[in-house]
Amino acid sequence: MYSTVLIQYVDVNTPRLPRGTRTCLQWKTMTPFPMDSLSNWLTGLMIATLLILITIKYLDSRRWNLPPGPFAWPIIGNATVLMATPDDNAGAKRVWDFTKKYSSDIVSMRVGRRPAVVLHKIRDVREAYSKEAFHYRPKVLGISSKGIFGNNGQRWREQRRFALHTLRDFGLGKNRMEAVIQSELDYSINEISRHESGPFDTTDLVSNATANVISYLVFGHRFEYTDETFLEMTQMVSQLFLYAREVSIQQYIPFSKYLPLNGKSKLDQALDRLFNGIYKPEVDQHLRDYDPNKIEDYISAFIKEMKEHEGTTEQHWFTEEQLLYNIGDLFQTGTDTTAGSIRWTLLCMVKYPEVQKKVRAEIRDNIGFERPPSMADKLHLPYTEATILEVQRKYGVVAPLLLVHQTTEATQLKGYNLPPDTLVGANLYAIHNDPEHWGDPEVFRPERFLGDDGKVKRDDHFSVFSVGKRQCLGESLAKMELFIFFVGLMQKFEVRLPEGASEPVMRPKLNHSTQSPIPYSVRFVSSV
Ligand code: HEM
Repeated sequence: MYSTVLIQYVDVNTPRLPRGTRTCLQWKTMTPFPMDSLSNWLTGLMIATLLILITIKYLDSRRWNLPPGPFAWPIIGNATVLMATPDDNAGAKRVWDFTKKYSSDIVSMRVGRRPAVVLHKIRDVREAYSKEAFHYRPKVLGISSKGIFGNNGQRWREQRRFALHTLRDFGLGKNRMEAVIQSELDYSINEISRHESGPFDTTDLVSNATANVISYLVFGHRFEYTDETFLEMTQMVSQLFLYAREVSIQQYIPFSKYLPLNGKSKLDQALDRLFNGIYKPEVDQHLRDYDPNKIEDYISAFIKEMKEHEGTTEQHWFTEEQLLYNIGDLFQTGTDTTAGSIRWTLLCMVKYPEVQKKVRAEIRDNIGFERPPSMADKLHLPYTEATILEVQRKYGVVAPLLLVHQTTEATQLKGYNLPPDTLVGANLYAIHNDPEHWGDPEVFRPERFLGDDGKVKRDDHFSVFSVGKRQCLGESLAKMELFIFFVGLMQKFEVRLPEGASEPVMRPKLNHSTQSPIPYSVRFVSSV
């Protein structure tokens, strides 16, 4: 039927075409050359475009004088390397390899079309992160730009300063947080005792303990580990980074928004539940109970600032919205990071029993097994502290490539000219495993942090909390948690492999938000 109509159409219409007009058929059969010329023309256009792009890229790279680096694919750049699942530091190791290939400590890459440089020497990181132009935090990991972590400029400075003061006021100098951590340690010891001698996976227990330390700091109270709101909150906080990774990919890689990724909607749902369902009711309760003479947690300290700034003309961000975002950031940055490090200390004691023996002997001889540990004991436990440092060096880099900064303007580093908006990352994995500095980085050896006098020796390459103005805001709190938990658990238990279990796997895995040990079970054997 169709062919008949077509034939009729041709039959009927062809003769009516104006004289000199050629049908498509005629074009094809009579003049093959113009089609070839079209394809020649297109080929030429493509070659010319390619040459123009190469020239622009060449001139651009000449203008900016970027460090050497691997070929970057159109559209995605080197995103597959930089955003590789950081299990076992895979991305960080691959980027580190480029420093050998290109004989340069600074490697240039691209995330989508954005230039990125990765630094591998602590001296370069210190130099860069001390400069104002490198303080900016790009939109990474879908983290909100309204809290502390993702914030910038005057607003970030104000909020960071306030958070640091509040942390200091609530006990980093006054034993208050110490008491909170000791009581969380007690809860954990009781829980572990219930599973004593049997295999026990501490993943959830330690996460709950660290989340409760932040709860106490922020809300002024702890939760029972079985509390449903608490369990929902800790689970959602952990999941945020996973959803946010997808959002990040969509942010940097053109067209990826058409991929079937649903991180954005999951992220929005989780944030909505956390902010409106959990954080806001806490803030509302604090507003109702507010007493300027009873400032006992982060929220009440913040409300005090809000009240003091009410009606002032000076620019400030002490608002309820800002408070909610800050609460979100404190939970997100302060829970899984510390929990992962505490779990590494336990796993290392199973893997290196001779170190555990020395640690427990030092604790027994200097502070005993009866009273809870305090920060003042640090002075008397140098080997124990050196062990914690070695655990952090070898295993405690929480996100080796992803905690990036961004240049705000054209700037220079080590003779290179970097364009504005360059992503800048410190390869903390490489810095903590550099044989040039550590000699035998693959060996677990706490003694590397001890001086000839037997005291703890500071090492300026140790930088798991990063350096400069963006350095971890919770460093002192995290160190306190790590020390009190490690010493407290070593006092009460010897940690062993469960009967018949194979050697522990010491490979880090992206577990929720940060790299931490693969969930494992150990045996806690009571020593008192
Ligand atoms: C062992 C535990 C922890 C490790 C290894 C760690 C590591 C880090 C690192 C590497 C950064 C990025 C710094 C940079 O961009 O240069 C960071 C930032 C941050 N950390 Fe931690 N952290 C830990 C625990 C904590 C705790 C307990 C808190 C909360 C009290 C916290 C709050 C923050 C905040 C708010 C930032 C953003 C700082 C800013 O951008 O101004 N961290 N942390």
